[in-house]
Amino acid sequence: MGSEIDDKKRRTDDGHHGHSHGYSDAHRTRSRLPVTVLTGYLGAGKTTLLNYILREQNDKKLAVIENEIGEVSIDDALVENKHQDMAEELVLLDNGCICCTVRGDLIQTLHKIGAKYVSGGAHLDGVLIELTGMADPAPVVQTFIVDDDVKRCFYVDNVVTLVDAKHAIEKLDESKGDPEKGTACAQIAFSSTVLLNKIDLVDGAHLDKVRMRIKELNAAAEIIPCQQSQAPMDKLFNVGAFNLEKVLDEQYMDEEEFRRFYQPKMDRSVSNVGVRCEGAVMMFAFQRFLDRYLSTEEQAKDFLRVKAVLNVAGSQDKFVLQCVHMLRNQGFTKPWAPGEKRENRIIFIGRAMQPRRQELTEGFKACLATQPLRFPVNTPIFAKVGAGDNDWMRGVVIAHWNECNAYRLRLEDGDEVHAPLDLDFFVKKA
Ligand SMILES: Nc1nc2c(ncn2[C@@H]2O[C@H](COP(=O)(O)OP(=O)(O)OP(=O)(O)O)[C@@H](O)[C@H]2O)c(=O)[nH]1
Repeated sequence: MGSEIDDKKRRTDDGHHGHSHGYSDAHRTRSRLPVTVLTGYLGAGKTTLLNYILREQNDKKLAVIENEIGEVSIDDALVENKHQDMAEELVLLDNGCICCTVRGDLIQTLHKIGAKYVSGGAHLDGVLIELTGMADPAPVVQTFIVDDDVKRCFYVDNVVTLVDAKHAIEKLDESKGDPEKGTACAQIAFSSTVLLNKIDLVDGAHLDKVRMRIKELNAAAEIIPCQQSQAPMDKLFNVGAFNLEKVLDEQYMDEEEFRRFYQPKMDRSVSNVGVRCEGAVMMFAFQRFLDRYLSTEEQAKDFLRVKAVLNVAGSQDKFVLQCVHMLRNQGFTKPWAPGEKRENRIIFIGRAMQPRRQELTEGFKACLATQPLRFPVNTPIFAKVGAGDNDWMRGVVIAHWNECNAYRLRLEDGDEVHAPLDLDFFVKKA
């Protein structure tokens, strides 16, 4: 690795490969549409940023190209006030990764946008492209210098890389010096702006370490510490921040080499397992299922990202889960629409997911309420009220699936309690 870089540097220093200045020349960018590329590792905050930009820039007309990969598509349901409503155009490329398999689709999409808005005269202020967490942004940048039609209509205005302050060092350590796992490094190396996000999760000393690691990879990018991906708009959009020459310089590469020989850094050890099924999820069982994988740092190491939209027994609202390793963000969002299929969708993204496919699929399905509850309302029961063998109290069932618990029970002393699952462990026949 080191010698390859040294060799490239030597050739650059010798002047055998001069840089082309054409692409980054400001005068050529004026009549073209600015493109902001949003990149960053899984769960770093890209979608949060996309929504933020769209909210803040609501006086602008922006086209959004979103790339999602995974056996089960979830992102469309993940965010409240979904940005579809706000974007002028939204194109989802979900057939593979934009930096390799669907690069042709990206070019086609850009041609269409170019034809409609640039040549066709309709108004558009810019394009936002959100990459998947596993994508290397370099091939996307390449598209804007290699394809003549694309080049005529668009220019890369800013490559914004989201970095998760809590998990970045671990990701960069894994990524360093390994071309197969080089994604996290490439995302920073190719950026013009780095949003050092999630600063609420780390202390100042840790933040300084992450900042140093970013600088080692890219001394030219501006680093902006932030929370919830919120950075000043004048640093993000329509700023003319991206300069290919500078980026390539940092990597001892010249444009010709970049155009012709750049190999995308794809972390092929990351895969995903998705489950899609109908039925009502028992909340208590589901949380215990997640605990099996996400309750310690060690267990959660392989689980880079878990996302789900679920139909939970006892609720009329969608339940949305977003995890980045151990960190769980979850809660009920909006109600299921009348007539909408209440389908559960969950995706596990990480390392060694394939050997866990059966276990994850069966484990998730075991959280579904497949049997009717044993005790009708008003049935007298014994409820478990403590940890001891004899800690049972008489009571009566007063409701089913109450606050996501199987039963609400009224005890003989007048108190009311929940039995989370319909098991003899919690509630039994009187
Ligand atoms: N604590 C904390 N959480 C944040 C912050 N910014 C975003 N998040 C949460 O991090 C999770 C991932 O955020 P997303 O914006 O979906 O990340 P992403 O990069 O789009 O994720 P992928 O598309 O799966 O790669 C969500 O649960 C966010 O609410 C932050 O500043 N602090």
